[in-house]
Amino acid sequence: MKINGTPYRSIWRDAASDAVQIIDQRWLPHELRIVPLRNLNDFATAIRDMWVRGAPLIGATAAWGMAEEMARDPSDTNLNATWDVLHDTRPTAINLRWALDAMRATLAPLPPAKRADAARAKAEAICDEDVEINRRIGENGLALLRDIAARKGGGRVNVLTHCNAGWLATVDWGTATSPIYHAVEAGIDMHVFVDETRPRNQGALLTAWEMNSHRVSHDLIVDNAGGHLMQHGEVDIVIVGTDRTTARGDVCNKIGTYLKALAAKANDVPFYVALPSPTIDWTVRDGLREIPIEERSGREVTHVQGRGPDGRVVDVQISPDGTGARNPAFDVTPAELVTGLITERGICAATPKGMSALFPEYATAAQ
Ligand SMILES: CSC[C@H]1O[C@H](OP(=O)(O)O)[C@H](O)[C@@H]1O
Repeated sequence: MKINGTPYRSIWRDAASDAVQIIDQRWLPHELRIVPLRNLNDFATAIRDMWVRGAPLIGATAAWGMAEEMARDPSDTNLNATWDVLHDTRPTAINLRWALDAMRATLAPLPPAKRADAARAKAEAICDEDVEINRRIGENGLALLRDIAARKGGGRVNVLTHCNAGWLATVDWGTATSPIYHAVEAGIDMHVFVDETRPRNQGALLTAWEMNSHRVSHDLIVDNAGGHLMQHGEVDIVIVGTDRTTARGDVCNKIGTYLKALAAKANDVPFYVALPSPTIDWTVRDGLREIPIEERSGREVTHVQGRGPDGRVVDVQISPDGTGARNPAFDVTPAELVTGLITERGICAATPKGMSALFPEYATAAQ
């Protein structure tokens, strides 16, 4: 996507610096910091400490981390050790394991001398595939938004989204935001309610920044306002991302998604999940019992980051000294609360039958 007219991806290999570069998302929206990742510790830290975040982008970053390691030491031992280090950075987004498995499947059969070039090519291919998948999700989701606009006689389509499933959560386009970007480009009158998404505020810091950058009409709202807006008919559709969706259609996503799905169900608001196929975990059926939920530091709850009066980005404590905090980073929305899944192959019901119709190669897993 563009930043002040210049096209960007969220991660790329820069020939001039001979390094992988990322947008360090910890400083947005107040500062655009582009930093190189030069060694395995850089890549692992960038994922674990959320310099980059978002399921597809986490996978892409791990793929580049593997590629950089293969250029340093292409041995079997290092291939497997790198897989372990990067896999252990964050537990929930399945794209991390998907990308690492794709890299190892490409590299393991090769003689070590051929692995560095093959790894870079595969990492680049994973990034390019993500961009194309998300573009198609945008095209498929656009049809939903067109239908709503038509039903409203060309009136404004109001979308609520949670967290950041934007281009910053992927290599480009985003997942939940891709239909929105496509709709704006198609001339549909769009408005987005952006959940701030406590405690890391990916909505307030990142999605709002994306909407501003692309001149998409939007309002930032507190997480607790979504149900009220739905009760008053102000939300036409909810579109969220996912970090892992099971073979049965249970959707794991940022904490608070489940509550939005409950409010949508109670108010007959369509609740859709933008779902790139690498985010489907076909080995898991019961999301509530089988998906590991990342528990992050309580400090993310007791402190909040923002721009101080002097323009510097600072952390401030919002709770009393000595107050502890729980910080589950994700929750699971049962499939029965999901209206549909917007994938790169089309839109389907969040059911084994719906998913296997679009992904027949996984039909047995989806039974
Ligand atoms: C397109 S996946 C985005 C997904 O990832 C986010 O989690 P995090 O920011 O902790 O990596 C959130 O769950 C988004 O929906």
